[in-house]
Parts: sequence; structure tokens; C-alpha cells
Amino acid sequence: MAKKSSKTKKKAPTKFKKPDFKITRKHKVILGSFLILFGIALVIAFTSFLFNWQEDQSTLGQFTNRSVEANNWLSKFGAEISNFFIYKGFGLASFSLAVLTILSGVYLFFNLNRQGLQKFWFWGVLVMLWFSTFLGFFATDNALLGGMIGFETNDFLQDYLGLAGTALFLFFVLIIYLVARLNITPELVGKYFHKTKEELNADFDEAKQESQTIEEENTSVVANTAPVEENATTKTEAELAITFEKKQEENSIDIPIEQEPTIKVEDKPTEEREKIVIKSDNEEDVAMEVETIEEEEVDTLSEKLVKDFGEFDPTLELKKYKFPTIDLLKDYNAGGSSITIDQAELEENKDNIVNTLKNYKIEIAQIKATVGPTVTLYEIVPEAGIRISKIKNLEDDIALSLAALGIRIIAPIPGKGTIGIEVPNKNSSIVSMRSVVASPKFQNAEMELPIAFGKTISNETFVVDLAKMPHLLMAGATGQGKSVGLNCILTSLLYQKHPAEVKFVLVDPKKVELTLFNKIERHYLAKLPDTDEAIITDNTKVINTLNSLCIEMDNRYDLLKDAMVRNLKEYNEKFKARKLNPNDGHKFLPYIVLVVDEFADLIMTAGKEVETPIARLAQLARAIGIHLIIATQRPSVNVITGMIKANFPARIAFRVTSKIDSRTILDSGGADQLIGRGDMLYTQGNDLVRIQCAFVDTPEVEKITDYIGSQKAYPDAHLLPEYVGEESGTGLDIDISERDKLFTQAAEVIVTAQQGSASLLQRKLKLGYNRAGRIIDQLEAAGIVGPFEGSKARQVLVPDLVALEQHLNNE
Ligand SMILES: Nc1ncnc2c1ncn2[C@@H]1O[C@H](COP(=O)(O)OP(=O)(O)OP(=O)(O)O)[C@@H](O)[C@H]1O
Repeated sequence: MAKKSSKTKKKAPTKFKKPDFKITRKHKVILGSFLILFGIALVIAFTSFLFNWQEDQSTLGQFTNRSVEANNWLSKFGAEISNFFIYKGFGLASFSLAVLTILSGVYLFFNLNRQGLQKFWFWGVLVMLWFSTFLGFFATDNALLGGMIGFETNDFLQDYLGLAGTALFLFFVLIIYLVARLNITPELVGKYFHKTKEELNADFDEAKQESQTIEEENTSVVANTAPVEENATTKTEAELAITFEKKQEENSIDIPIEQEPTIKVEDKPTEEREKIVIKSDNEEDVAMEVETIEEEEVDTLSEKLVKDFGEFDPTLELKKYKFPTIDLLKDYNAGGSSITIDQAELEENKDNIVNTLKNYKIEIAQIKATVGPTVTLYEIVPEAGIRISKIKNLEDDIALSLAALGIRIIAPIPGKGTIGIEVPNKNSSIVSMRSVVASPKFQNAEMELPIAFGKTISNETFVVDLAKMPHLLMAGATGQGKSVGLNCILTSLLYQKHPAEVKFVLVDPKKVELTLFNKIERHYLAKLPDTDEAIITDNTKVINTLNSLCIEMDNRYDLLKDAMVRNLKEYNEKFKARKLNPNDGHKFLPYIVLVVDEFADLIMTAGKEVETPIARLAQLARAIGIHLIIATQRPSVNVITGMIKANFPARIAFRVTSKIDSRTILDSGGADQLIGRGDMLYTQGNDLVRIQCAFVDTPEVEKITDYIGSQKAYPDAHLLPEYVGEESGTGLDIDISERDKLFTQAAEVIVTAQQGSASLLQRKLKLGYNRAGRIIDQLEAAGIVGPFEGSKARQVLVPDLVALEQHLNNE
């Protein structure tokens, strides 16, 4: 059974592939009403043409001449169109064209199943041709009967088949129509006559009964047989429906597909139902019909929803939300380019490099400078025969000779075969957040979570996708630009993502760095239920939040599994296309970005309790749209453990104090040679990129958060699932007074869904696993759900909400 229906489902998308343009419900109503009215106009014009066609002959062909008047009720238009269809076309049979037009309008207007209409057209055109040809026999008497087409077709057939042959041919076509379309079979005709005979007999007997009581027996026999026969031939709609249901029961063993007959069939026009009933003698035909209907319904449901309501728009609730404008950000290089090229400085540095290298007997063939915002990269091509390893070994000596802070030697530059020496500029320029946000690279970024970090050494805006990272580790000594870096990340997301699309969970033990984001709590922040502040400053609460995120992760995985998709993007796309039912717990899932400032502090106070959920999230959360950004001042190995490092391929190092720290974070030196103030190295597993982090000052962040905060917000911050620590679990509460606050609500959820599962409560009430489990135990104690049954959901013992209310009142 299942095999057959799945087969039809698979085939459907290719079979019914539609062209690109989309007809919405509105278009259908407009087009439908037009067709209905146009069809009516045709009927009027055709009817009038029958009476006025001779008078109107003279007006034909003078459509543009306004002085010429036609007698047709629709004037010249009516005369022309009727002449075209009736006289030159199909004669009287053209009326069926008008009827078909009206029918098409009705189908569109009421959004009925298109399949039925296709059948109407097919058979309608056939009937029209048949009648037209048939009436062609009499065309010599009256030209209007069959029209030109009817006459010509008839003439053509007669040339080849003769008069009798043509008549027989038409008769054969009539039989095809009666059998294939009206399902009239000899048995049915026989039954009809038989029934008529029976009815006549019955009437006759009844009449007799009134006068002769002796014939009573005879009448009762007839009455017994009558209802059985009645099913096959009575034509009223209600009776036909009942007949079909009866037939359904009888056929249920033979029909090879699973059916949902009542709904599907009720949706079909009466005409369809009638057909099924008459076919009732032929079981296979009944099955085929129902199968086609089912296929149509299943395949087009989401498409139909999308057509009627459009794609689901997650931003609808805050439809008027305005993204922050660029002018909220300060332009630090107002009136000029962000880069100042000092020719003298370039010359001096070049000479310095050439001379220093000469001291080590390294000749240079070529040198090229790329000026960046804070450092200038000198690319050197050494003379032939000089080994790169020699330069690499002399790295420190060269740096010392050049005597400048922040020199970094890259030997060789990956993929280029040259050697790079980065020398800080005497006058570094600030990379403003405004310049990176306004850059086309960021504006046109087709990324899930685009972040504009700043500018590279070649002055290009550096934009990466947080969703691809998928988690970020950030380290740097104090005062080197970490907090600015975090603000830069958050600002980037605020400029690109709607509140419905991304939520932040902010952990800020320093209590001051991220406070400004409190203003956008109800727009962008996520928090635990029953907490006042969304930004977490207390280390113990962090543990609950992290565990809650783990629950959210598990819930999301369940939803993804249910939706049969692999990641959040696919899930949301499917949800937007209305292919997931919100009644099954599906909803649009925003990205969640967890930002932890001062991770070292957290590890020191909470240790393993924090590390475990962080590691778990880092390992598993990438597919379900939870991304972690962790910043720390102290990149020591007991803070950034192997487990954490393994799951954070994307790392940023601001200036650190020692080479060891640089190694801990980047797995290589270099971060100790940075110059600070936002000078950073970024790696996503392979190459190191030196970037000048964009600068966004506190007043700018304040302006942005004020701008967002002043707009209409959601009623509350995004609520994460509740997590109740293990230690606070109290086991089974039999005592009514100790019941959970959400007990009644939970009971209602369980009874409504008739499914006694803790995960349902978790989803619906956003509870932690433990709390949901406890409530289930309480529900069991209260006799609302049955006992634990292994992997199966518990049985719900209360049938509906009314019974539940009674049950609780009686306690
Ligand atoms: N990208 C940048 N461009 C220019 N100046 C910067 C940049 N980033 C930071 N600075 C300068 O460095 C100062 C310190 O930056 P920030 O507050 O981000 O340091 P931090 O690493 O967070 O320090 P701490 O860990 O002590 O909080 C800023 O006040 C600013 O003057």
C-alpha cells in the first residue's frame, strides 16, 4: 500500500513542474470572475445571434466603424464573436464553449481542483465537435446548426465513409462518451429498466393493495428488494455520497492503496463523486480515481499554502522594524582616505630592510610595499639561490635590526613564494566601523551571519561568516582591543540581521562591557525564563544558561530530525515554504550567538561545570545554529584546554604578552609581535591573516542600541528552555501542595495532545528535562497519565479538557 503512494509522491514534482511565474489566490479570483462574466457574455451574444444573425450580416467586418449598429444584444462585439464561433465555427455546439468558460471561471474563483476542470474541457470539446459534426447533417437546411466546422467535418467524413458510415462513426463516438464519461454500461441500463419495472410493479401493487388485501404478500417482496437496487441508480447528491461510503467498505480489502476517502471525496465536485459511484461495479476503477485525488492533495498542500498566504515571513511580527542607519556610526577619517601613504617613511623602511638583509648576505631582487591601515607589508623576492629557510632562521635578528615594534616576518607568504615583512606605520589610521559596514563586501555579503572584522593589510574589508566558523575563540592581553572586537562582531550582526533571525546570549562577568545591549533585550537577547536581566553577570547562572542551551540544542536536533533536514538553514527554508506544521512543534528557529567575555574567569570559578556544556555545544551545535564566541584575557592551557581548542577552529589573537600565549591560541607565534589597539591575527584553521580590527566606540554602540531599543519590540526576550539544576530535583511529589507551578498547564497540554511524554512538555512549555520529568511524575500521581512504559509515551487517562477540569476539581 505504502509503496504505491510513495511512488506517486516521488513522481509528482517532475510531472507537475510549473513554469516560473506564480499565480496567487488574488490573480485567481480576478481571472475567475473575468471568465465567468465573459462566459455569460458569450451565452448572451450567442443567444441573440440566433435571432439577429441575418440582420447583423451587414455589420460584420466593420468593427471599427462606429456609425454601423448591430442588433446583437452585445452589439458589434456580440455579432462578431458569435459569427466567429457559431457561423464560422461549431454552430449551436458553440454554447458548450461558453459553458466551459464559465466553468473555468468558477474553478478559479473557488480555487477548486484543477484536474476536474481538465476533464470538463476534454469531454466538453469532444461533445462540441460531436454535436457540431452531427448537426452538420442538417446544415443544408440551416447553416447555423453545425457551423462551418461541423459542416466541413461532416462533409469530409461523408466523402470517405458515406452517409451511413459517418452516422455509424458518430454513433460509436457517442458510445465512447457514454461509457467512458458517464460510465453507462449495459448492466446499468439493464438494472435501470429492471428497477423501473419493479417500481412500476410496486406502484401497480400498491394501487391494487388499496382495493385488494389478498395481494399484500406480493407487495412486501417488492419492497424488500427495492432499497438494495436503489443505490445503484439514484442520482441525488446526498444519496450518492452515502452510496460511495458503503461501496468503500465493501472494497476495502481489494483496493491496494491506503485512502482517506471521506475528506478527499468531499472536496471533489459532485460530478466526480457521481462518477465513482456509477463505476462501483468495477473495483479497480474506483481505486484509480481515489489514488489520483490523493496525490494531488498531498503534493500541493504546502504549495497551495504558499500560493495563498505567501512564504512564511519570520519578520512579520516586527514588520516595521528599521535597521540601524550608517550615520549612527562615527567616521574617524572624515574628509579623507583612511590610509595615509608617507613616501619618505616607505623609502626609509625599504632602505632599512635592504641594508639589514645585506648584512646577512641576502640579496634582494625585488621589493614591493602594500600599505595597510596599521602596518605596511614589504614583499621581498630574494636573489636566485637564496634559501628561504635562511631568512626564516634569521627572523628574530632581522626584526631586531629593523628595531621596530610589531615587525612580523612571513617566510614565505603562503601561495606566493615571496617573503613578507610587516612593518608598523608611524601614523596608523583607525579603521572605522562605519567604513567596513558601508563597504560593498559587507553590504552584499550573502552569508548567514556576516561579520565585518576590519581591514586586511592590503586595505580590503575582511568579512567572514560566523555560521561557517562555526565558533570563535578570542584572546588578547588586557587593553589590546578584545572588547572592541566583541562590539564589532555584535554591531555587524545588528546591521545585517533582523531581530527574528538572530538572538544573543551575553555573558559578561565584568558587568560593564556589554551592559549597553540591555536596551535591545526584547529585540535581540535570549534569556532563561524567570530571570530579570538578560545579560548574565553571575557565574552560577552561566551554568544554567549553558545547560539550557544544551537542551535547546537537543530540542532543535529533534525538530531537524523530524523535518528530515541536516541543518538550520534547510530547516528554516522548509519552514518558510510551509512544509512543516507548526502544530507539530515546528517554528522558525533564529540563530543563537553565545558571547562569553572573560572565559578564564568563568573557568576559574566554575571549572568543569562550564567546560562540559561548552565543549558539548561546541561539538554539536554548529548544525542547529548555535554559535559560540569566547573571549579571554589569559590564554593559558588550563583555560583553553585541548577539548575547547579542538572545537574552536576559528581563532583571533590580539596582542599577547608572550610567545607561549600566542602558541596556545594560534598554535604559532606572531600574536606577541602585534602592536595592539585592535591589531589582530585571524585564523580559521590554516593561514594567519593580519587584520586591523574595526573600531567602534561605546557612544556609537549606545546610539545603535538606543535606535533599536526605541522601536517596537517583542513582549519579552527570547526564552530559552528552562533548566533546573540536578541538585534541586525533589523526586516524585505526591503532595498536591508541592505540585509544580505549571502542573495544570502541563496537564492541559498532555490531555489536549493525548500524549504523555516529557519531551512534549519540554517543547510546549519550554521546560528543562528534569522539570518536565517531575511534572510527568506528578501527573502520574494525580492519575492523569499512566505509568512509565519504556520507550512508548505514557497513556493519557483523561479523555478531554472538560474531564480534566472535573478530575482536578474532585481532588
Ligand atoms: N580596533 C581598534 N582601533 C583603534 N583603537 C582600538 C581598537 N581596539 C581597541 N582600541 C583601543 O584600545 C583600548 C582598549 O580596548 P579594549 O577595551 O577593547 O581592550 P580589552 O582587550 O577589552 O581590554 P580588557 O581586557 O582590559 O577589557 C580602547 O579604548 C581603544 O582606545
